[in-house]
Amino acid sequence: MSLFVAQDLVKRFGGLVATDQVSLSVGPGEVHALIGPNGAGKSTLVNLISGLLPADGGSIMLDGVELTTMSAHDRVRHGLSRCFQITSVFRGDSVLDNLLLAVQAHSGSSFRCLGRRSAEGGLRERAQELAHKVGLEDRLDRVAGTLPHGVQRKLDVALALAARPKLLLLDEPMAGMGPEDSQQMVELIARLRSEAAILLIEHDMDAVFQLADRISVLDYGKVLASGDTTYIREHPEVQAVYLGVEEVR
Ligand SMILES: Nc1ncnc2c1ncn2[C@@H]1O[C@H](COP(=O)(O)OP(=O)(O)OP(=O)(O)O)[C@@H](O)[C@H]1O
Repeated sequence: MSLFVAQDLVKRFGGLVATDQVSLSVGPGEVHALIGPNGAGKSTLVNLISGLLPADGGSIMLDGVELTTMSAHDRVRHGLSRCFQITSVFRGDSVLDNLLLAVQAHSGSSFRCLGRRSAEGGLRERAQELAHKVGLEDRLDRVAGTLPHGVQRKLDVALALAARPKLLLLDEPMAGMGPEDSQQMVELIARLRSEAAILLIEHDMDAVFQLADRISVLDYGKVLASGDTTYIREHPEVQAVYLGVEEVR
């Protein structure tokens, strides 16, 4: 059974069909990667899924709930979190304060029945737990904006986890990273799969082929192919699309 199902999604910009009847599913604990050359429609699709753009057709379901016409904010409440290519970290605040803000924003009524002290303790404990998940427990007091780019991306992931997502949308998490940071991010994402299903949009093919259970290839707004890594690697049309663009290894 799929946790997440997007069915026949359509998005038009004037005469251009940027998303053309795209269907896509993600199972529990699965990493589904979305790849495609520049302009294939990946960002548009992610914006449709996260609710930043309204769809012109199709439907989006998460864990039996229809999200298609919900606001981006309500989609987060229903279990869909997104990490942005452009980091959502408050650069002037400490790592801990960033995490506390995110935890508080998503805590709902969880801490409301507790006294002020216990509530603060609960929020702090959850913030520390999130820092631990992404390996930032030793940097809680650091000002976020002074941390290296790769570390800020980890904080970005922790902020998305604060919402306790069922599906985590990772939009180019390796963008701008060197090989060492990329490898650390691959290891982090591999650990996160026990926590949430993941839809991964990424240009780094090494990372995609290490992490993905399934890959869908977009081209001109359509799904050109969808299957496991071996199927995609050997798919002649996928090879043709990537020939001279990037090597599918
Ligand atoms: N707001 C918009 N208005 C008009 N056309 C748009 C808009 N956003 C995207 N497009 C067009 O839709 C198509 C898909 O763009 P999109 O950014 O989704 O592709 P992409 O696969 O994410 O590309 P990249 O890998 O370069 O980010 C492109 O032809 C793009 O020019």
